Amino acid sequence: MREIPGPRSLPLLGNANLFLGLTPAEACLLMGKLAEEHGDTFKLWLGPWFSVMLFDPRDVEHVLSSTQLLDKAFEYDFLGQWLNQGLLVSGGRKWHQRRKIITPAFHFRILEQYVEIFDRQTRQFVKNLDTALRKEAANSWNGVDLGRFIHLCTLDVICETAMGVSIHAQTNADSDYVRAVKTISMVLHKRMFNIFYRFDLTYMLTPLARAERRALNVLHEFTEKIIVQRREELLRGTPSETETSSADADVGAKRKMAFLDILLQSTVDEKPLTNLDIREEVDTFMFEGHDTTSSALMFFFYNLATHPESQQKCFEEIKSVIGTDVQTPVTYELLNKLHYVELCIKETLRLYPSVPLLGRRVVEECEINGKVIPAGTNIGISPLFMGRREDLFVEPNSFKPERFDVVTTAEKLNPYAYIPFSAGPRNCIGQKFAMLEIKAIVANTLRHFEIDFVGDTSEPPVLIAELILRTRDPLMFKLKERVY
Ligand code: HEM
Repeated sequence: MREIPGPRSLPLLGNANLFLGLTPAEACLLMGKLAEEHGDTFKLWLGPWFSVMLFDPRDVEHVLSSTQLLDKAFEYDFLGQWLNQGLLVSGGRKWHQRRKIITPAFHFRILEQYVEIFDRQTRQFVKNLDTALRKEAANSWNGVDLGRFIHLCTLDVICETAMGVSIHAQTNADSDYVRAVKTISMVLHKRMFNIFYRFDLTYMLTPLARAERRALNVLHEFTEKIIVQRREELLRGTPSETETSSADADVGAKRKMAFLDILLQSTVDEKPLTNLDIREEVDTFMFEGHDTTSSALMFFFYNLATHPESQQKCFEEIKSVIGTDVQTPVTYELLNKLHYVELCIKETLRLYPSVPLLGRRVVEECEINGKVIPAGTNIGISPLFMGRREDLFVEPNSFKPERFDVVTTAEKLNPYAYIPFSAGPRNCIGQKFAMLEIKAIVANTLRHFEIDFVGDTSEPPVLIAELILRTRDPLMFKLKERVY
C-alpha cells in the first residue's frame, strides 16, 4: 500500500478529515484535485476502508474487462437493504446465473413492445409540462423545474415495464410508493457519503434508520403483492400477453410481458425463482432504471437548452423522421432513426455520466499493470473524470455531439475511457432500454416545446457526484410551445 501515492493519512481517521464538512459538490472537486496532485492512481483511507482510485484507461480496462474483479465495493452493501442480492450488488455464482437468465429480458423484441409504454407515459409528461407552462405564465414564475417532472415520468415507465402495473406517479406524486422511493434514495446517498451514517450500530439509532425501515416496508410489500398476483394469474393462465385485464384497473391497457413475467417463467438449476428471488431483481430494476435515466435526461435538456443549434438539429431530425403530426406515436423503428439525437445523448453521458463513480472490491491480492493491490481494497473508477480527460477527448469540457459520429466515434477510440454504462461483463444490462426510453421522451418533448435555460450560462452547473450525478441547484427551464 505504501508504494501507491496518496494524501498523508491520520491515525484512525485516515483521510476522512479531508472530506469532513465538505458539501458533496466540494468533495467532488477535491477528488479531481487529488488526481492532479497524486496522478492517475492514488490511495485514500476513509477510516478503516482502504480505496485505490484508478484514472488511467489501461488500469480501468484491466479491472472492467476482468472476469476475476467482479465483486462490488463495500459501499454497495447499503443498497442491499432494498435490493437484497439483486443483479447490481450480487457476486460470484449467483450473479452469473442471474445475468444469464435476465439478459434475454433485454432482447430487442421485448424492448420493442415497451416503446408503446414510453410513448404513452411521455404523453402524460408533455401534458404535465403544458399545465406547468400555463401556471408559470399565470403566476409569473421564473421557469419550470424539469427535473421533478422527468423523475416522475421515468418512475412510471420503469414501474410499468418492470412489474406490468402503473403507479401513476405523474398524476399522484404523493402516493406512498413514490414517497418511499424518494426516502430510500435520500437514505442511500446519506449512508454512502456521510461517514457518521456508515456504522450500522450508530446508524440504527438515528431517525434516518426509522424512515428507511418504513420506506422499505412500503417498497417490499408493493413488489411482493404484484409478484403474488402475477404468479396466480400465470397459474390460472390469464390474462395472456396481449389480453386486456379488466380485473385490475391499475394494469396498463394491454398486457405486455413485463420483466416480472419473464422472471416468473425462468428457472435456475431447473427450479423456478422464489418470490424473494424475483423481488430483488424487480427492485433492482426499479432502482437502477429510473434515477439514472432521469439524470441523463436532465443534463440532456440542459445541453440542448444551452446549445440552441444542437436543439434545432434534433428538432429537424425528429420532424423529418416522425413527421409534423404530434399525435403520431413514436415506434421502435422511428426511434432507431434518430441518429443526431443519439449523438447528443452520448455526448451528454460523457460530460454528465449518471453513475459518476463505480466501485469494485478486491477479494484476492492482484496486480494491475505492475501495481500490487492488496486484498480488501475498494477500487474506485470514475466515468465522470474519465470522460473529461484532455488527452483523450479534444476540448473535453465542450458539448460536441459530432465527436460520436461514425467516422470519428469517440466511443470506439476509447472504449474504456467512455464508460457511462460501465464496460465488460458487469456493464449496464439496461443500456439499450435506457437509450430507447431517453429518445422517446426527448422526441415527444421536443416535438411540443422549444426549451430555453433560465440562469447563468457563463459557468457550468455545480455538480454533486453522489450515487447518481445531479446538480447542487435545480435547473430551471423556459418552455415555448411549438407552432407548426
Ligand atoms: C442512462 C441510463 C443508465 C445509465 C447511465 C446506467 C449506468 C449503469 C452503470 C454505470 C452500471 C454499472 C454499475 C456498477 O458497476 O456499479 C449499471 C449497471 C446496471 N444497470 Fe444501468 N444504467 C442506466 C439505465 C438502466 C436501466 C434503464 C436499467 C433497467 C431497466 C438498468 C439496469 C442495470 C442493472 C440491472 C445493472 C447491474 C448489471 C450487473 O451488475 O450485471 N440500468 N448501469
